[in-house]
Formats: sequence, structure tokens, C-alpha cells
Amino acid sequence: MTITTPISTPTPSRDIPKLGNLPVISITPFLSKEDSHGRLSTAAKIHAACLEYGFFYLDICSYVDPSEPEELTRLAREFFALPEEQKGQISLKHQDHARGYAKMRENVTNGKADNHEGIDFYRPVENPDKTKPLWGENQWPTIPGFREKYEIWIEKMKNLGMLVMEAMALGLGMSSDEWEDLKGKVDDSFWVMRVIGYPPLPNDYDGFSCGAHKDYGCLTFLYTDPTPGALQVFLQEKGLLVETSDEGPVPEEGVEEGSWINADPVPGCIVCNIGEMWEIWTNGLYKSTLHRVVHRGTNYRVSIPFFFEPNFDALVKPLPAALRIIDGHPECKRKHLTGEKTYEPVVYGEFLMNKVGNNFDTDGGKYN
Ligand SMILES: O=C(O)CCC(=O)C(=O)O
Ligand SMILES: [Fe+2]
Repeated sequence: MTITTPISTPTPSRDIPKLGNLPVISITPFLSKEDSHGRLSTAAKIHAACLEYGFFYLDICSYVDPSEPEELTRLAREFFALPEEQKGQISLKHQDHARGYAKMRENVTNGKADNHEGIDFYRPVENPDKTKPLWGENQWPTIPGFREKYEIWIEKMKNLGMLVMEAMALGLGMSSDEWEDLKGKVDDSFWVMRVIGYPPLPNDYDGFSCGAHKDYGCLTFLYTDPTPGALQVFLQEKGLLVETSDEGPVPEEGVEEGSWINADPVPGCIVCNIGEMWEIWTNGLYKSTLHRVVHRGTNYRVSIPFFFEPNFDALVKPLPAALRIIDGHPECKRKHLTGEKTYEPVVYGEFLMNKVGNNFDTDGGKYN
């Protein structure tokens, strides 16, 4: 691909209501190499959404048939309906404590057990060794068609990841060489796919279906069943900053600097959000946004997030294109954009190891 035309930074549109719905952006124009106007327009919309929300709906109806993820949901339901003993046969405890099934409340966020169960799959590695953190083998349910259908989805999401990265490079005004450099950091993505089952929250449950968190990687592509009112996204009020600390995300209760909005499923779309690696790449210009799940309905909800991540050994540091944008703003605005902070480089795999260690509440499941 060639990126020859750096585009000026679009300012976030003023007419998007601050606490209203998230923007809906179609990937369709980006699928055609010839449609340079459409590609630029998609890139500019993604850039604006990342500046303002860190979250957007990505309309992928021309990229995948809706029946495909619906089938994945059906297969997931079939698995979660199995007796606990059978699900436990692929427990992550039998592998590297990361790949496999985590039973209800085994996943922990902010020190509290999440009210969900799930299966995690990671990019396969050469020479797997289950005694090494993250370096074991994926464990697949034996349900007919499960692995085959999910592997097709993984391939599609990996390709979509590269497309969205290319659009983001264009949106940031990167040169061809700069894009090639960034591409080299994600072209062997250490992806993660999670299949999550959420029963409704018990009335007396002191916690969340999934506690407030930021995703730690690059791009999340979330497909969910049609259940409304479950996923919530934290939007900051303009001009006010949310106090965050090194201890973790802002408290669940009593946050006054913004509001939680529902990010209900939109037909034909996935929810796309950026993780902490994009925050580093843009030196804070794009913020990775807090989100959580509160599922109080009556049904059993299924969601399938695909995390398109950098390569395991990728060195992630602020990109010159992002720094050019920041430097192009007057000093007073710059402080507001980035908090005048310089983000420290990280090697993605090292960062991931630290994160995964905090996720599970299993004997020996912590890596740090
Ligand atoms: O299930 C959802 O809607 C969101 C899940 C999520 O945020 C995550 O797994 O990181
Ligand atoms: Fe998340």
C-alpha cells in the first residue's frame, strides 16, 4: 500500500453529542484500493473518533456476512451450556494459565471477581511450553465446527486489523515509510480471542459482569449478541480530566467527571476501541477509554472480543506523526491533549506478561 498524501488533522466534529451514541464508521470505502477519497474520509472519521471517544462502531456488513458471527455465538452457547466438569476439561489451569476456559468468577478486575466465564485463545507459538507464561497451546472445545468456524473468524479479524491500522496511519498523516515501519510492528500480531458468557448479575452480587478497565493492546473488535444495556463506556466531560492513578482505573462509584453511556449492539457493526498501545504510539493524543459490563437482563449474554495486538517483540514508542500533530497545537492546547507527559516505550510482550498475571484468580495463575 502507499500512503503519499498526509492529511491535515480533522478536528472532532462538534455536532456529535458528547453523551450520545458513539460514531458509526463504515470500513467499506477502505476495502477498495481505488477509492482514494473514500479511504481518506474513513481514515479521517476514525482519527476523529479516536481523538474524541477512543470507541466507535465499525460497520463491517460488506466485509463479513452477519450469519458468520451469529454462528459463532450459537457455538459459544453450546459450549457454555455443557456441565461444568466437561468445560473444565479445557481449563486454563491445564495449560499456561492463560489459554483455555476460565470458569465463572475466575477472571478478576480491580481485585473483584467478574461475573462471567470464558475461553481465551492466543496466537499459537513455536515450541509451546505450558510451564512458561502464555507459551502453552490453545485448548479447543470438541463441539463440531467450533474450531473451524472460529479459525475463519480469526483470519478475518487479523486482516481487518491490518486494514484499520492502515486507515489509522493515514488518519495520522503518516508517510509511506512511517507506515511501513508501523506495519512491521503488527504484521505478526500476538492476537487474543476471547469468547465470553455472561449470566445476568445476581441481585445480591457485589461486583460487575466485567469491571471497569482499559484494553491494554492495540485494537479491540467486539462482536456481541443483540443484548442491550450491558456494555458501558466512560466518556469524560469536556474540560475536565478524570483522575487516574498508578493503582489502576478510576473508582467504579462516585465518578463525577464524566458519564457511563451504553454501547448497545448495532446490526452489521462491531464495537471497536483502542488499547493502551495506541495511547503510547500517539503520546496520549488517543486515549484508551474505560469500559465495563453490567448485565442485569434475564438472558445469557455472549460476547466475542478479538484483540488485534502488536507483534510480541514489537517496541512501542510515540510515533513521529503523532508528535507532529501535538507539536502543531499551541502550547496551552498541548497540555490539555497529552497532559505534557512523555510516554515511556514498552516491548509489547513484556507489557502483556505483566498484565496477564493480574487477570486470573487461580492457584499459581499469577505471573508476577
Ligand atoms: O463483553 C463485552 O461487551 C466487553 C468485554 C471486554 O471489555 C473485554 O473482554 O475486554
Ligand atoms: Fe475490554
